[in-house]
Amino acid sequence: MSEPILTLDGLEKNFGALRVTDKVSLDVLPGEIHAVIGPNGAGKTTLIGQISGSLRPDKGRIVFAGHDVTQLSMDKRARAGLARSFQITTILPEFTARENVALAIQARQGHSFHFLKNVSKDEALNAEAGRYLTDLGLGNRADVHAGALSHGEKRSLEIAIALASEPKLLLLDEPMAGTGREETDRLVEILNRLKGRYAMMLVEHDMSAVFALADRISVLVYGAVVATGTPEEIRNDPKVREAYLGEEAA
Ligand SMILES: Nc1ncnc2c1ncn2[C@@H]1O[C@H](COP(=O)(O)OP(=O)(O)OP(=O)(O)O)[C@@H](O)[C@H]1O
Repeated sequence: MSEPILTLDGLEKNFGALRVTDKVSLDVLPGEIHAVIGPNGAGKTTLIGQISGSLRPDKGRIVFAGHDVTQLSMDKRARAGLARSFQITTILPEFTARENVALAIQARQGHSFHFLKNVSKDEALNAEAGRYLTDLGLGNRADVHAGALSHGEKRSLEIAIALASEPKLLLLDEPMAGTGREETDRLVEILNRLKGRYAMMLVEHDMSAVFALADRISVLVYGAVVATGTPEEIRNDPKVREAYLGEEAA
């Protein structure tokens, strides 16, 4: 079996007396979509914060691409190839979808924003940006201002921007939140097509999306992982049904 791209080893985080992350150990393999699910308040956002580096764990280790990154800043983790898809905040609405992705490619290449005015003239850059947009189903929306895209299209653009940094791992923090059924189905289809090319950790409330996408699912309850397994194993796990899915089915 190949080495995991991400390993969480005994992570703990407390807010005062509240244990929000309770000895969490799990890994993400190259090319795998590993979903983290759990009831409201189970600690998913806090866990994502610790992985991306916005929060420090009290205990435990985070190993990313073979290096201990537990004490590294968010910026350093991002440069090491850890991309977090923030909820739309990365998009510049006055720029076209293509320009948004082109800027991310430039950032990866080490250029800063003062090259902005050259973006529209660089054909190779535009072509590369176009490929990311096509991958995300936005090929025919490349020249639309990002601010004029639908909510679901913005979500897709945000993922295209994240992928343009060529990450080793993409953290997807509720990509389906606020999208309608049709847009969710479209995003699921797109992410399914990307499957195998990128390692992804997916935190998502939409269970049909999670079960359609994930290779493995970890279930958090009160900050602790109560089960990790294939969608089939998770669906049939009595602990999970009791703690979480059973509740929804009821
Ligand atoms: N900065 C903080 N200070 C104190 N308590 C916090 C803080 N951030 C989160 N919590 C608490 O930690 C627990 C876990 O919160 P978290 O947002 O990680 O859960 P979640 O699984 O992402 O929830 P949801 O599904 O509703 O987004 C909750 O009880 C929350 O109130």
